[in-house]
Amino acid sequence: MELYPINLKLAGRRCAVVGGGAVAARKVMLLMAVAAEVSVFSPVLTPGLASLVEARRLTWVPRAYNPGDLYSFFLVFCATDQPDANRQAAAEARAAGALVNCADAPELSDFYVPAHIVHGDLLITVSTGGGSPALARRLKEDIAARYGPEYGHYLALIAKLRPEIKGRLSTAKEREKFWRETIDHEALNLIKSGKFSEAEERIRHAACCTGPES
Ligand SMILES: C[C@@]1(CC(=O)O)C2=NC(=C\c3[nH]c(c(CCC(=O)O)c3CC(=O)O)Cc3[nH]c(c(CC(=O)O)c3CCC(=O)O)/C=C3\N/C(=C\2)[C@@H](CCC(=O)O)[C@]3(C)CC(=O)O)/[C@H]1CCC(=O)O
Ligand SMILES: NC(=O)c1ccc[n+]([C@@H]2O[C@H](COP(=O)([O-])OP(=O)(O)OC[C@H]3O[C@@H](n4cnc5c(N)ncnc54)[C@H](O)[C@@H]3O)[C@@H](O)[C@H]2O)c1
Repeated sequence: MELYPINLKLAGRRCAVVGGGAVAARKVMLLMAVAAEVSVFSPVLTPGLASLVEARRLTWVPRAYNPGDLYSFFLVFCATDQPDANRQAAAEARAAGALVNCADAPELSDFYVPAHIVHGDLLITVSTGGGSPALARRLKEDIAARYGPEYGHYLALIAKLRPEIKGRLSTAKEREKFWRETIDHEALNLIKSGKFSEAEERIRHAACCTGPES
């Protein structure tokens, strides 16, 4: 195993993307989705990136990367179509203490972006360790067909009820047993049919019937 599985909180963190093409745009969109503070260094941008700049949601440095640009970022993507520029930017960013992703050189990257499915706070990711991004995408599509948006709603409900259940069941052992038994298909089926309050009641009711003796 080479990769440590970790999900980063990047809200308000300064992140840089070097390059403004299709790959850079994919990385930028994801950074924006998690409210990172993003700067892009590139002489040219995709139309999608250009409209984000116009909407003032993105800082654009409209030129090729220059040494010295990357001294103050938490995370840096090097995603130009120029291998030498990517390498130089990756080396500088790493020396400055940033976590680095180099789009054309996995061996120069500190982390990879996994294929992912998002439903609310539910995040399902697939990594192939850089071995086959196409396989990661295919597996993601298969998983997405199995785990739809209802799981996001289900998660939101469980997360809402967790503090209440914690108050009712006093030991961690009881709570662990309760959740292992309660996360079942019946509540999920209720959610699938839009019966959110019935699903909530089902979980609350189960908590009433659980106790130290059960
Ligand atoms: C998952 C996803 C996330 C994202 O980027 O959003 C992602 N690549 C995706 C798609 C994709 N990328 C490529 C293809 C063409 C088919 C193929 O090559 O397989 C397809 C498939 C497609 O587009 O259909 C080409 C490619 N990718 C990399 C290189 C450089 C190299 O390998 O040297 C080359 C050029 C290779 C060449 O020159 O031929 C490198 C990386 N790509 C990664 C992530 C990281 C490893 C993740 C992992 O495997 O764990 C890593 C290491 C770095 C990184 O970018 O973080 C996203 C899924 C989108 C989705 O889910 O819909
Ligand atoms: N990691 C991945 O998921 C993945 C997927 C496909 C391709 N790739 C690799 O990613 C790289 C970029 O692919 P793309 O399709 O986005 O390319 P692209 O040609 O669409 O975009 C390249 C961008 O880099 C900018 N650029 C060029 N030189 C620059 C410099 N010195 N400083 C700053 N910006 C500069 C250009 O203006 C352009 O905006 C390629 O090397 C490709 O092999 C990676």
